[in-house]
Amino acid sequence: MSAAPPSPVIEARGLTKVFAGPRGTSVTAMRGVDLSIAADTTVGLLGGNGAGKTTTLSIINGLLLPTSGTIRVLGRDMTRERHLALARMNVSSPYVDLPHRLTVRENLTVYAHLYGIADVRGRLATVVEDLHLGEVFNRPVGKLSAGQKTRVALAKALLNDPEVLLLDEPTASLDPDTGDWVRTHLAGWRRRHGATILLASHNMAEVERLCDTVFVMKDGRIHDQGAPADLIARHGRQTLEEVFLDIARRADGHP
Ligand SMILES: Nc1ncnc2c1ncn2[C@@H]1O[C@H](COP(=O)(O)OP(=O)(O)OP(=O)(O)O)[C@@H](O)[C@H]1O
Repeated sequence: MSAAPPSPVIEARGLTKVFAGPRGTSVTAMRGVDLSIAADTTVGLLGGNGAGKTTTLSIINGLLLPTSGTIRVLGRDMTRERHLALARMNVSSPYVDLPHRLTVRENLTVYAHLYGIADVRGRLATVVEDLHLGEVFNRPVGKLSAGQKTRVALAKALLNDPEVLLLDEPTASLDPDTGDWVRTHLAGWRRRHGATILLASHNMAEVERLCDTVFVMKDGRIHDQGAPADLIARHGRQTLEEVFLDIARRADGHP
């Protein structure tokens, strides 16, 4: 008898999110999104501006409540028992700034205490070495370059060795060399830890390189999904960027 397949690390069923807009209007950011993400994988969330990627990540992280549908992470219902999953997760997003006046050391120390890390000094020493932050360790975060801030944000996100890491645009505004360094670091970290990464990105080459599976969102729906190579073959294209443009420019938005 074969063993039952492992349950997904992230499982969303019928997620819908309606935001209240100005003067009684509303914006539907997600329309019945289903996601099933296995452990030990890197998964990409693609979609044009306003497709619903950040909203999806925020609901998975328990920051936003869905209007309807269910979301479970690491077996926990994120609308009712997120505190039981959050210690095993982390997130990095350019939309969430670290306090500018605090130094890198102070920021990471605060987060390490928040995460309940026992050996704060030892853990900081490891992430500072891993992410090459020695030179900027005692500088205020507000005085760092975009690339340096990204590495600090990543260090914060890896402090608790998360089993699930959510990344919104992990290499936006980085030069090609720094972006490549971050991608290599993430891929190595994920392999070593057997973690699961869900990343929203507009960088198709990044997604093609890092992701085992891709979900393509448009107008709050998942329009297609699969391994990058399978999506490219299915659409009869050469690159993921061409697949993305096919879906983005399709008039009715449906496959
Ligand atoms: N707090 C909010 N209140 C009202 N509308 C919102 C809110 N957050 C997002 N929206 C709307 O929901 C839709 C989806 O936004 P979301 O930020 O999830 O898209 P996205 O795919 O991450 O876009 P981008 O690539 O531009 O970051 C957009 O129409 C956006 O204007």
